[in-house]
Amino acid sequence: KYLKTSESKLDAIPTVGPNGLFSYYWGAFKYNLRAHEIIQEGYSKYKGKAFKIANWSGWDIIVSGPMLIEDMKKAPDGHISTIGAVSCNLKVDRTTTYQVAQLARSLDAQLADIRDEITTSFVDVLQLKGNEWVSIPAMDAIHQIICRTSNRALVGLPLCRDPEWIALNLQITTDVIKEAVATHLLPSFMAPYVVIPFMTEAGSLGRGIKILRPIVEEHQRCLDEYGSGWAEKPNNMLSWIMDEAKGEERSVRNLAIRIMTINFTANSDSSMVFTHALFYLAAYPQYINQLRKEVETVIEEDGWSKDALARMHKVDSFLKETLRLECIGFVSMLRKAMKDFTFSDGTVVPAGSLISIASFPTHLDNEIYNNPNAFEPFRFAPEDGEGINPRNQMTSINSEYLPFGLGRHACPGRFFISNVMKAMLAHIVVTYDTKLEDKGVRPANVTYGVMSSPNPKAKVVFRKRLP
Ligand code: HEM
Repeated sequence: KYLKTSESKLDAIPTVGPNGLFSYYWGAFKYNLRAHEIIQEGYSKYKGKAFKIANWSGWDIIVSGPMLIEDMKKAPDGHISTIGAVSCNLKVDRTTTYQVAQLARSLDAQLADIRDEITTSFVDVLQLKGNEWVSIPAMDAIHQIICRTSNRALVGLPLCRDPEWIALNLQITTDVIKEAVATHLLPSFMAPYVVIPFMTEAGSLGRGIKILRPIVEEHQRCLDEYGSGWAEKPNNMLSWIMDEAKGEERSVRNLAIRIMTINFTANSDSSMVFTHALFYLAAYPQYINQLRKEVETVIEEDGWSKDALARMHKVDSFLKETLRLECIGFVSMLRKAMKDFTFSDGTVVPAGSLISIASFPTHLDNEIYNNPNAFEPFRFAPEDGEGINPRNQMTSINSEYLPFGLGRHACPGRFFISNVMKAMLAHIVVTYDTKLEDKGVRPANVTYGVMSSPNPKAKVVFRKRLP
């Protein structure tokens, strides 16, 4: 009876693609090969409403438009929940979210360290000699630089430069992506045979515990001896977590899980987004002089400070435009209905369904953005000074700009990472010349189901900028 009721509620939601008993699986197969096209078709036909697409584990319900997005934003967690949004193996809880938000609040104090890590990691990773052009696998290089830089804020020196710690955290990102690809591309009954739990004591978690143990034990010894305010106390996330940890939360195992989970959330999307930005920078050399001019003027007046980064409107806009055009997923705000959920237009989504919003088609909607398919890097920083409006900044989200989600689960790391990415782009434009290896053509993205990544093999050619 329950199945019948939920089926009839689903029947009321229009379908994009096949709907029959057997054609359903053909639809799921096609969806995982051509998710972007199929979601776009649904958006064009049912903009502002809900539609459904066959997927391996059931129907994917996709909504769009300010009203339905607002409903999702306002719905309590007990009603539609964020389950599995990160990974089956890594879960983000409220404490993690709170600690991530603290990163941005401490940015002023940490900015000199972050800038130091950016400059040293570019030197170490690019390995340029003299003024030679050198071809660099972009995504690998950016992943390493972002991982080192975020770890400077998460665990500080010397661990953020420890090759074993960095390799471990890079590996976790790859493991989660493999897991996500397997879960998206395979029917759900096959996924458990392919997805290998990596956060075990015999696997990555064990390695993390081994590396963190001496640091945690020494920190705990100082906390016990001097209390929470000793003079040399490190100012990084591990230290803040240990200040507040109680009972079992103080175990090395628990701390390792927390720091490694934050590492994954901090590094995965950011590396992909910044690699996209680098591809744009190399593919559109006509914009580099305007970026250089802005960075050089601001740095001359303010030095490398948080205020200086706030004044880099063109740099901000360049990254915001990258995020508009290069969503990591074609949909965002993935949720599971814990009980039947009724949208304001009367659409009822039965309990157990997966719901998300059509973020990518929204970003390409010509009723929202002029010339939406074009990369216009200064779209959000017009010459008339409009760019100074905080609502134009990349961290400012609304139902038309969704790369960080919306509502209580919107990305809490965006305030931190926007500054890191701005400092990285500013550093690149004043320090290097860049170009694309392959006749200047921007490398095509690689897609897996509803996810999209910059081409992981493509190279960008760097040389030290001539004085
Ligand atoms: C450009 C880089 C990033 C992008 C595009 C991004 C995007 C997102 C998106 C789309 C969500 C889900 C929002 C939702 O479901 O409503 C999310 C959640 C989250 N992100 Fe980010 N993120 C980025 C960087 C970061 C960084 C650097 C951190 C940590 C330092 C971080 C920490 C988190 C956490 C903890 C959540 C879960 C929030 C919750 O469930 O309440 N993210 N992010």
